[in-house]
Amino acid sequence: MFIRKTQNFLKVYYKINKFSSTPLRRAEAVLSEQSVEEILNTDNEYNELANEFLHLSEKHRCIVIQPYVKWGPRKLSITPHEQLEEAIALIKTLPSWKVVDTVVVPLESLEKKTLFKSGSMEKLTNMITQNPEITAVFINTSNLKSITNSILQKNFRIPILDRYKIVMQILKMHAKSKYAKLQVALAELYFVQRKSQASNTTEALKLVFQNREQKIKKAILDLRNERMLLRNKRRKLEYPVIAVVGYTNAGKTCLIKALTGEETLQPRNQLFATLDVTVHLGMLPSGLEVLFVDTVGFLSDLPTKLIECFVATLEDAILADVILHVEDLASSCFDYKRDHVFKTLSDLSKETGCKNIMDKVLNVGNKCDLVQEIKDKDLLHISAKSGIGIEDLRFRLEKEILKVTSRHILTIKIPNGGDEIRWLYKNATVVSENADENDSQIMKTKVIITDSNLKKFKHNFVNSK
Ligand SMILES: Nc1nc2c(ncn2[C@@H]2O[C@H](COP(=O)(O)OP(=O)(O)OP(=O)(O)O)[C@@H](O)[C@H]2O)c(=O)[nH]1
Ligand SMILES: [Mg+2]
Repeated sequence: MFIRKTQNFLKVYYKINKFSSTPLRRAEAVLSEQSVEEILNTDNEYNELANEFLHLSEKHRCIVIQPYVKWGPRKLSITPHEQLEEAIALIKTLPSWKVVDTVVVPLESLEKKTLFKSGSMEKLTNMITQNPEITAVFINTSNLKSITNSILQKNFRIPILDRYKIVMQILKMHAKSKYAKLQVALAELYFVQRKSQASNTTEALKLVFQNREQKIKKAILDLRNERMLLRNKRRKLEYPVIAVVGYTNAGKTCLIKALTGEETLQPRNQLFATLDVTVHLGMLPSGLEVLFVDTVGFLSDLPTKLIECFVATLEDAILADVILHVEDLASSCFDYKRDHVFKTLSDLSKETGCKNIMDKVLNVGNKCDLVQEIKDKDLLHISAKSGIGIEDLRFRLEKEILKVTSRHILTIKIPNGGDEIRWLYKNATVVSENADENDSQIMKTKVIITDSNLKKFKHNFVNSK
């Protein structure tokens, strides 16, 4: 039985590789790695400007300032210290960047031109200018206004960075595929465009922006068509699909590795480690093969333009049969991250018109090896790293998949070596075959079969007799 399962697995694996390599090879013919590099790197004027606004080629020792609005609608359900923790994690994701100091500053609103009140500004200026260790200021807010940026830079006399700039750096560093590189380049272009509008863009520069946007969008569209092709082929294979989603660093990649045993997957203690949607073949307890889709992690408080670029990568998740939402039990802002993921999913649901997204979600609490108490008794606690709860999860997933894809697990009695078994191997998952105790010519065959194929089987072999 084990050998049969392995053979089956290899057969499926071969099929998937065959399907995934065909469109990719074609995509390369349409848009090679080299042409993407050309699109991204030939505009010298643009690249210089991007460097000036984003400080991309530098490495910094930062002071992290966490602005904190005490009252009013901007008040968040996450504490400023928890936000600060996330900001530090963002900086640590950049190689050779360091956090040398941190400070939480209460504000009345984020709208004030100078951001800080004069008292706070004076204290911060002293703190920063008197410490030669500090080479940049990271203000952990989504997107600073240009005027605020100039005022702060004049006071602190070193580069000012916000969440947009830092996330942009991380995305650029982690983008490996052509698709991810182009999406990141588009997000960067919108940022540079907006910043230069504030300092009066020349007509010539407007043309540079326009050309670049057109080139990138065209290339994205080409690659998107190829991905669509791949997705349709996958659907034709009728594999159930499980999309793994969650806040960045929750352990999505690690969990897929635990569920599939795929060695090439590399979980990393970094934010936005995964920037490409990748597909991995796995097997559920009864031998049912499924595809796991690894997705880009979510992060709160990002400007819409940056989010838009990555929504496209979540299309696979929306179409999946089950959405496995991985939550980090050890995170101090568990509820905040959960709310953010739910909100993003339900927004996606509205935008795409896929009404039943939330019904497909199965929540799972990861990193239970790091916590003492049970957070939510209805939540399955697992540890992708140590393997706790992984078997239970595989059973839960199988139950869900069988339900939503109208599949059945059945044991049928069929003649030994007849047309029936050949048909079943082609159209269902054969889990096991055992000779009947009373008649060695009859095989008791355990299969996983879809509703529609069961009807076809009955039509071909039962009703026709
Ligand atoms: N202690 C512990 N660490 C874990 C567990 N699961 C994942 N990790 C660690 O958490 C970090 C993030 O894991 P990933 O699998 O890369 O997380 P991700 O959700 O894919 O992250 P992004 O791709 O950045 O969105 C890695 O350092 C993992 O080793 C777990 O169950 N226990
Ligand atoms: Mg990942």
